[in-house]
Amino acid sequence: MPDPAVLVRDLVKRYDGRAVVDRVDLVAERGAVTAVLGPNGAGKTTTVECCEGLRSPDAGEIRVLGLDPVDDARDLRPRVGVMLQDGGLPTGVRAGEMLRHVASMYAAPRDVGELTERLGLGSFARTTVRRLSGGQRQRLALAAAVVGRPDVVFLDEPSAGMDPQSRHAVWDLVRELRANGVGIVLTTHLMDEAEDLADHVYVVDHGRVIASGTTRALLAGDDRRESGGSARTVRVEAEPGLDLAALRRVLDDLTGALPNRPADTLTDAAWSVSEPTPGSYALVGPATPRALAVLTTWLADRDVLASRVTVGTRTLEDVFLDLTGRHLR
Ligand SMILES: Nc1ncnc2c1ncn2[C@@H]1O[C@H](COP(=O)(O)OP(=O)(O)OP(=O)(O)O)[C@@H](O)[C@H]1O
Repeated sequence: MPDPAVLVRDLVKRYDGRAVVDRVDLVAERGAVTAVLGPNGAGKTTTVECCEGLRSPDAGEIRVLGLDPVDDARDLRPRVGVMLQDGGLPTGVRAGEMLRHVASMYAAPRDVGELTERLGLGSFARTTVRRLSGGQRQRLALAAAVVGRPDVVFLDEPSAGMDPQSRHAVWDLVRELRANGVGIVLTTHLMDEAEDLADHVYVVDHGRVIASGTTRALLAGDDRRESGGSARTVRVEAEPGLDLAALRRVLDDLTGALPNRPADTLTDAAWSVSEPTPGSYALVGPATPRALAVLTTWLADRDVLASRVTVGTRTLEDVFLDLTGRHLR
C-alpha cells in the first residue's frame, strides 16, 4: 500500500502559549479530495501550512507521501502543489511569463497552453500579477500549483472571490486531478463546494477536529429526531419577516400530537425554524406530508404566496452550523 497523501498525528502548534492547533489527527488519501472546514480562526491554515512545511509543529507527526515536510522538503518540492490563500505570487512579472517559468522548473510539466485555456488565463497573460483582479490571481495561483503534475495538492480557499464560470472550471480541474490519483487537501468556507467535491471532511473548531468522516456519512449522521421519522430541511421562499415563533409553534403542535411521540419529549421543540437570509426560510424537523399541509395552510391563512417550497435532506451547511454553532468568531 502506498503511503497516504497526507498523514497528521497529534499535531500541536502554539502561539504565545496558546494551542491554535490542538492534537489534530488527519489522513488524506491519494485519489481523493479531503476538505478541512471550520470557522474563521479555527486553525485550518495553520494545520495545512504545517503540512506544506511552511510552519514547524510544536508536537506531533506529519507525513506527506511518507516524507517529512521540513526534513525532506527538497524531495517533496517537485511532488507537492501549493495554492496559498493570498496567492503568494511574485507581483512584478506578467501572468503568462510566470506560469511558463514555474513550468520550466519541472521535469515533465503540464502543457501550459492547455492549462491557460482551461482556466481562462489567456485574456490576462500579458498583465503583471500586481494588476490582476482577485479572481484572476487565484486562477493563476491554481495553475502554478498544478502545472508540475504534483502527487499532492493543497488548495486554500481555491475559489474564493471567483465568478461562477471560474469556479466551475476550478472544480472540473480538481475532479480531473482526483481521477488521476492526486491527493487533494482543500480548505474552504463554501459548503456547497465541499459537499460537491470532497470525499472526506474534517470539521475543525478551536484547533481540534470535532467531526470527521466521509461526506456521505456526515450528511446522513444525526438525521433522526425523537419522533415522526427523519429530520429534513424544508426550504421556503416567501416574503421576508414571517413570524418564525408562531410557525414553529404550529409545526411543533402537530409533532406533539403524533401518536408515536413519547410523552417525555413533548416539551422539546421538534422543529427549528430560521430565516438565514430575508425571505428564505429553513425549517428543520420531521417533514411529514401533514406537516407540509400545516405549513401551506399557515401561509394561506396569512395570504402569503410562497414562490418555492422544497423538501430535502440536510446540507453540509446545516451539519456545519449544528456542529460549530451560529455565533460569530
Ligand atoms: N503567526 C501567528 N502568530 C500568532 N497567532 C497566529 C499566527 N498565525 C495564526 N495565528 C492564530 O492562530 C489561530 C488560527 O489561525 P488560522 O489562520 O490557522 O485559522 P483558519 O482556520 O485558517 O481561519 P480562516 O478561516 O479565517 O482562514 C487564529 O487565532 C490566529 O490568530
